Amino acid sequence: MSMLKTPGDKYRPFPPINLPDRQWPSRAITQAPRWLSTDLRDGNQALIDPMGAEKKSRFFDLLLKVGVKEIEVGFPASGATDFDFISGLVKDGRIPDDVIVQVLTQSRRDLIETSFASLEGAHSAIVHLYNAVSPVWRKVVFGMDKDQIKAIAIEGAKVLRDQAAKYHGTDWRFEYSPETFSTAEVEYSVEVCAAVMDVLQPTPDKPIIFNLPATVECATPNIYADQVELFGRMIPNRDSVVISLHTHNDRGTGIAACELGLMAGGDRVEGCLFGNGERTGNCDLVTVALNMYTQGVDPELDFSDIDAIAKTVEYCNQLPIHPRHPYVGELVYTSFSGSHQDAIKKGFAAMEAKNDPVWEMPYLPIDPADLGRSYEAVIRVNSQSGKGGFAWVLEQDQGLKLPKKMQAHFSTQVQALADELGRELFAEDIWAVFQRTYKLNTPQHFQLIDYEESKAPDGTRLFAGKIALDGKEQSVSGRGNGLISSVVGTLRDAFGVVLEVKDYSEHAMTAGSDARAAAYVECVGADGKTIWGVGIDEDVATASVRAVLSAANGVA
Ligand SMILES: CC(=O)SCCNC(=O)CCNC(=O)[C@H](O)C(C)(C)COP(=O)(O)OP(=O)(O)OC[C@H]1O[C@@H](n2cnc3c(N)ncnc32)[C@H](O)[C@@H]1OP(=O)(O)O
Ligand SMILES: CC(C)C(=O)C(=O)O
Ligand SMILES: [Mg+2]
Repeated sequence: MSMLKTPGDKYRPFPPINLPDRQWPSRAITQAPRWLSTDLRDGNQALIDPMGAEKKSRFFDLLLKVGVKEIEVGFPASGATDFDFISGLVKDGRIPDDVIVQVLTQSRRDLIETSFASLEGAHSAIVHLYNAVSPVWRKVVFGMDKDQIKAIAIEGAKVLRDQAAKYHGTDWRFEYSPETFSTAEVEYSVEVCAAVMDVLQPTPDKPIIFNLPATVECATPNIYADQVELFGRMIPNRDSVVISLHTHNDRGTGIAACELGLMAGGDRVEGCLFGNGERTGNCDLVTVALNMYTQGVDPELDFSDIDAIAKTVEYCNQLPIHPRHPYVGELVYTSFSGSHQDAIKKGFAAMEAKNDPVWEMPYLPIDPADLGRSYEAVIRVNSQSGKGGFAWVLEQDQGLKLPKKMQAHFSTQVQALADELGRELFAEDIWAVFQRTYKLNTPQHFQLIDYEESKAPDGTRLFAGKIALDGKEQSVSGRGNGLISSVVGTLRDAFGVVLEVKDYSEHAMTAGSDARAAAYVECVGADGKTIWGVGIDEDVATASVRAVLSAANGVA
């Protein structure tokens, strides 16, 4: 079967929510929510090979390091792997005092009892109960009406209450998810949650968590926000309720839905690092947190070594992270295209020049350094690149800051090589073509061996030195108004090379006592053509002599 010409015959649009006085569109996210990682449960249940104890353990330690304070550690009734891992965390005292673990269970007595047993001895824990409430699940999965579905939730809540009384040494907290909330009638979800609340009797000091899952994302994110705002308005005893958001990404808008849900009154966010999870994944906690960070809001999670975090997550999940994944992908701080490179290079120069830390950087919404990424990969060069690209690479790699006009000259060489090779040009490719273009490789046609500069009584400069011509050393000298013109005079008088210097610049390449300098000369030869020369030396005057010889080598 192929795509239908009339998809409306098969698929129905999700109806809008009637909430004309919705408030969320005018709100902003101004503080971090409570974060719950469900990597070890919702993420884990979606893996090809679920994590064993070693991987779960590594992931748990990673989450502690990131600063996650609520961690869903598994589904104890799923089997021994989860049960033993969870009870091991408790028995081995691995749960810090400021961290609370959570477990998930269906609303079935035996599964709930197993869940409590796994947590025996914990100082505190959240037991998370769920059952699906939406029309399709009621009809297709359970074959039950609304009252029967509500009864499943009530029965489960009663078992939670009784088990909590049995294991009285633990500070038990409860979470209830009307699973498939986003495709259910909000009024009905509220009715079921209110019935659960009647059993569990939450208080403002000991609130219940109502987690509102977009189990399968079926609508635009504004609809989820409407549903969350409506739920928050209708649920009784709002001050005894924590509204938790749990979005999936079937339409690719799981993060957007979560963010709009926060604006609509969500207090807490459930998700996975880098968005692992069923089908297209859970809400990506890293992206939501860093989106906040780029708005100046402290997310209270630490992603300062994001590559190390990604490495552990990839190892545990045995799934790669896409190179264009927000904030973490290998390529997300890299620009290949000329106009982006130009803007970024100017952006970095402007940041260096100004006296405040406010990030004003074209094309980079976040400073990669904040996440432990280097600036090295910010600009990479291929056939789509421009002057800013190779100039950046030469500056980062060799410490050379080419004058603008020289960049234009060198650009044709780089472009030709990129077109010829049909691949990215690495720093060593660019350096090799630079050395070749400006005759920096030895042996050179004209090669400086040694020189001395002195001042004549009439104020002119005298250059006296040894220059090898194709390997044969010659003593030469010449006069001029300055060192450069005396070298130009020497070349003319000794070798018949005619050069007129149009422009000159120099800069220090590295700081410190072993600093080197680079000098650039723009010359015109006897035929009227422009020739550029480059000199690099520990001594800036010698660098300028080398630059003139480099131009002469370009003529020869
Ligand atoms: C949206 C989510 O992510 S929900 C979480 C999903 N995660 C998992 O399922 C991972 C762990 N699960 C498991 O290991 C297994 O499913 C177990 C061990 C929990 C249960 O396994 P089984 O007893 O073999 O049954 P299974 O999961 O297929 O359950 C199906 C039965 O439970 C019922 N059921 C499903 N969900 C629930 C629920 N939340 N509450 C009560 N009953 C439920 C179904 O209607 C079905 O009943 P039926 O047999 O009368 O038709
Ligand atoms: C169990 C619930 C919270 C869930 O994972 C979902 O509905 O996506
Ligand atoms: Mg889920």
